[in-house]
Amino acid sequence: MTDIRNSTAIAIGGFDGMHIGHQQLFRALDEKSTIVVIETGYANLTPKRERESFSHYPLLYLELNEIRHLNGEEFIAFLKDKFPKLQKIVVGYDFHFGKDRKYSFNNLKELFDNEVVVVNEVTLHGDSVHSHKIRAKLQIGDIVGANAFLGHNYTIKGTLVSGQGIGKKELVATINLEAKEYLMPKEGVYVTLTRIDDEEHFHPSVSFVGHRITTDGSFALESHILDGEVICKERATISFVSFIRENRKFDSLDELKKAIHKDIATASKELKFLQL
Ligand SMILES: Cc1cc2nc3c(=O)[nH]c(=O)nc-3n(C[C@H](O)[C@H](O)[C@H](O)COP(=O)(O)O)c2cc1C
Ligand SMILES: Nc1ncnc2c1ncn2[C@@H]1O[C@H](COP(=O)(O)OP(=O)(O)OP(=O)(O)O)[C@@H](O)[C@H]1O
Repeated sequence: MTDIRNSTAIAIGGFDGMHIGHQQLFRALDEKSTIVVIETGYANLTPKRERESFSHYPLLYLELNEIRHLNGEEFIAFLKDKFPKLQKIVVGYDFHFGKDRKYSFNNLKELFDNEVVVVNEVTLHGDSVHSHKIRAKLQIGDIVGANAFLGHNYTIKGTLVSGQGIGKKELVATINLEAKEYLMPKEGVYVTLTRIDDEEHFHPSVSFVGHRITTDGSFALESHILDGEVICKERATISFVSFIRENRKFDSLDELKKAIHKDIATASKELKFLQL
């Protein structure tokens, strides 16, 4: 196992989402490097240890409370203590630290006796890429925009829960999931890819996020697999591709069923197109 104390380079930040701005920092790292994650408690794009899925570098998690009181010198001393061989610190153009976020990369450059790499602002179509903007896009159902900022599909890992049991009998079979730590995209129906338990591949799927206002009104995150029957034992991963439509209250289960079949047709068409 890699001993992070041997790291010669580190990148520092919150890194929720591991988006294309964050990835630009990782490109400046060396072979023996660590990503230093400052945990604010708000990470909900890649909660807990999910950031690890998006980089091959080891991650060290620091609680914001552990470091927020440090001044510039103390912060550098803290880092040198964790990384005795440190030669390079990589941060972004808007990185701030310390009490009231009063220190910037300029202070790092003054105080660190080795290299400080400051990555320029990463933008997409003129728009600066940030985790809070990705959250805002997901909240309006702009999956395509969120995915472009992320550089990968927005992905939720959930644990299996039981549904109402109506799906399979009267509508279509779905895998119902619980994923409390994640930001839920806007309520509605999505083209998705779903991975079951520890399978290696993702199945084409259509997913519903929201309150089942046509039936029991409770919140659900559920996925219907398009390429055949599957058995899910414990967990599944939903990768969001695009938004199909808003959540709706239908007057009957029959009408909901018709709408679901239309959603299935839309998702099949889009995913087939993607597979070409
Ligand atoms: C593709 C798809 C679209 C859905 N759209 C809606 C909807 O617009 N409104 C709604 O109330 N429920 C919608 N649902 C959720 C159904 O109400 C839910 O699957 C049904 O209540 C069965 O739930 P169960 O799996 O817990 O048995 C949708 C489900 C799927 C799979
Ligand atoms: N668009 C970007 N271009 C260059 N560097 C970035 C960009 N976004 C973040 N960084 C850098 O990546 C590190 C992690 O930043 P942080 O976790 O605050 O990301 P963020 O996307 O700005 O989050 P938030 O939207 O919550 O402020 C910091 O060093 C930061 O300066």
